[in-house]
Amino acid sequence: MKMEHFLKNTKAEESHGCIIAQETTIMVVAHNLGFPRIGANRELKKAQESFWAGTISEAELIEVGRELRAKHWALQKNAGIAFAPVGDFAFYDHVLNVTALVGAVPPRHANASGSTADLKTYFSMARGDAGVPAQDMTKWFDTNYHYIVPEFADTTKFAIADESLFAQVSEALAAGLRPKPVLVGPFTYLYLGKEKSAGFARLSLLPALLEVYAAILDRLTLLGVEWVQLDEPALALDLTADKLELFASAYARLAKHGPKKLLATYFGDVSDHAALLKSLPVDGIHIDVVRAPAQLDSFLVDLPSTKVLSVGVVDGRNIWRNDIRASVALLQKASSSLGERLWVAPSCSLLHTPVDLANETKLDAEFRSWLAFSTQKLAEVSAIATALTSGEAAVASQLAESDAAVASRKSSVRVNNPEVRARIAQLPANSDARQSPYPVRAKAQAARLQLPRFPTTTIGSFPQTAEIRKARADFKKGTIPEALYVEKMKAEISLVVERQEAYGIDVFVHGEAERNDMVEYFGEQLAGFAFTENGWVQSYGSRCVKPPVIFGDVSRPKPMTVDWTTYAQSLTKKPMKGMLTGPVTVLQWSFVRVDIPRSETCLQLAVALRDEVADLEKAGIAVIQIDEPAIREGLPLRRKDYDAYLEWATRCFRVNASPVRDDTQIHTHMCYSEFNDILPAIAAMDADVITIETSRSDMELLTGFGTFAYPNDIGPGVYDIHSPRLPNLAEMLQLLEKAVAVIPAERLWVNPDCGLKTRKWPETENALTTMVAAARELRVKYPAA
Ligand SMILES: CN1c2c(nc(N)[nH]c2=O)NC[C@@H]1CNc1ccc(C(=O)N[C@@H](CCC(=O)N[C@@H](CCC(=O)N[C@@H](CCC(=O)O)C(=O)O)C(=O)O)C(=O)O)cc1
Ligand SMILES: N[C@@H](CCS)C(=O)O
Ligand SMILES: [Zn+2]
Repeated sequence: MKMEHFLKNTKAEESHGCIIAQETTIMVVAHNLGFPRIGANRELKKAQESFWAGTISEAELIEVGRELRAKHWALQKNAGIAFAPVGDFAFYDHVLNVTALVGAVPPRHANASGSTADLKTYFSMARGDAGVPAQDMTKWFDTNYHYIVPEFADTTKFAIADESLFAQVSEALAAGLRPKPVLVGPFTYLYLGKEKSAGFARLSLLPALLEVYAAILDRLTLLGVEWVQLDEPALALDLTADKLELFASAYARLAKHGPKKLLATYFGDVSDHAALLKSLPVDGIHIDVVRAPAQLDSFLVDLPSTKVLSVGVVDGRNIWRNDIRASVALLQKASSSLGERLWVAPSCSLLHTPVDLANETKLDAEFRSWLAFSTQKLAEVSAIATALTSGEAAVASQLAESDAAVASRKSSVRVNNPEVRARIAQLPANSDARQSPYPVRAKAQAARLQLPRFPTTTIGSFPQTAEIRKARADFKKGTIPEALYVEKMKAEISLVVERQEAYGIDVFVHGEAERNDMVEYFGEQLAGFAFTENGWVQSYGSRCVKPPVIFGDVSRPKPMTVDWTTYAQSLTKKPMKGMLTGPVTVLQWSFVRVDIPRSETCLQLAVALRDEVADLEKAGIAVIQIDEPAIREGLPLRRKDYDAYLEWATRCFRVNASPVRDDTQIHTHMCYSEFNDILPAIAAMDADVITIETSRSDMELLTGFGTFAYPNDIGPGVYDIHSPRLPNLAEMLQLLEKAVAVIPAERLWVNPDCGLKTRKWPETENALTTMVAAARELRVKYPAA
């Protein structure tokens, strides 16, 4: 240990003229904002789905939850993490947990007792139940995690309605741990909700909500909790002065209640609010210095001596190993000035990274050395805190490993591909434009495709049955040969084609049976990508994804979808849509390299996918869909950054989509998001047809498309594929009438909200038959001129 550092981090006492150093009296704290709840082997997913299927009891599900919490707390304690986060566990979603806790249950889900403690009410809010629609689900900021949107009305009343949080605090205390409850803060909770009654602003409910938060905090004090973490990521968004005032008033109201409060911000730069945050009656502030490193100084200056500063220096959104030497250097000044008031943490909850790298058995040693999953990130946080407390020598081996990984990644020949760089540099200037404008293309496509008015189509995937998944798992394990796997997938494609013929669909899809996931499937076939065996991350409820890792320059070694698509086309005379995932979505749903700008990686993806589009056209495919559901999610959190992002994102889409003739029809598809604030950019993508999710919002989302006069064809979803609930003909017709009111009939398509992969066949059959019937009625009511 360097003497200089040692003295800086110890309290020196003078005794009889000698300086006696008392080691470890000043310790930088290592803590965590939240741990993934799914379990290293997706135990939670399996238990949830078994419970919903009726094969395990509620008690068994609850027991799985208890075991996971105990395991995750022990893991964090053993890694040297100071507190046990409580409240990061959820049987569906942590925002829904707050809804249950504060009793904000929409009347349609309320039970007689008014309590939300029962899982039936909880899951009814999340998934709908017996004809009662679920609450909306939307993206958690710019992540691929979806939360259940709280619903507020002028009649909403709050009261503590669920004991789970308190019970879990007791659970942690009984295990000898120091629980730190983690709750979405009151401002963010209201901000992320939606209004269900007219002429009312949800933030007007803040005073009433704060009464309940105050009561919750008091209960936590009574239980002996030292610290509570209140997450306010909404601070990373654009907030007007009156909103900030409300935010400040909320914390003033809570000042006298509860344990010490750590106010956690993440996902962006909150330095504009530094003075405000430092003045609040809270005991600590967490900032994300992975996303916004420059904000550290704003918080170090004049931080009141009563407050701790928690610095999120380990990336909670990506899987790259931390450069521990750089992190320690970044925090050295903070450590010297704050001592034990400095807390080290991941940038945000670890919800967004896989559980444990130890579960990967197939990664080569070099690549593996570049990675850290949640479990490894805890060790990194701990090592950084130890280095700051006791000097770098105390973590010599972790430092050496981290140094070696940083050096190996920088110099690896696997990362840079000169051919890819040259192709991008030579991309012709017109590669981002179709040959003719939409009206000309529309005529050419109408002549080629001969579609009826209100053409029906689906979004791509058909039910991914247990048999399909088993076949893929067997093929991956090597227990069935490739030929048999291909045969099984072809049989599935042929079944899907047959059924679409029977339903009377106009533009067919092959069903995506061969795809494990719409992004991972392409990642597995593109160069520059790596993929994991078990790197699961929760997307919503029990649904998980395994984001591929983009570590180097991206290229396409060979066609990826052409064989499956042409096989499907060979089975029918109806047009078969080629089905691709677009560059922005592949980027957004992968773990992305950080050594070059995201826009550059996106363009590499666009060029690789462009070649696939050209090959599909060459193979005779007349309609190609390029899914971009994540284009809205990738939007920066601050408006000032929108234009730059939308400029490169839409260009990448056009580069992908534009190598084709006028009579080849390009579709795109978007879901899960509010699109109205990016309509000009959606129009700039210049897809011939866009299919979008609208049914959950009762076509509300479509109004913007009408007002903006979106110029090309639109297919607003009429079937909410996220819910087991089936809409009847009258409901579909009502939705379509709303669409006809804002979009000219000749430009309307009829389709579900999104792919059908999560649905079962009987529901699919019922919904699509009804959908075709609805389109046929409209054709009669609004015949072509
Ligand atoms: C459209 N959405 C997507 C998002 N992100 C993506 N990357 N992909 C998306 O499609 N974001 C927004 C939305 C909503 N999100 C989702 C996310 C996930 C699902 C979903 O259905 N996930 C499946 C897992 C899909 C998958 O990768 N399957 C693999 C592995 C299957 C598996 O679990 N195998 C078993 C063995 C099976 C056996 O032997 O029988 C195992 O490994 O243990 C595959 O099919 O090969 C999920 O189940 O969570 C939907 C919407
Ligand atoms: N083609 C994909 C889009 C999902 S957003 C599917 O149908 O599943
Ligand atoms: Zn979708």
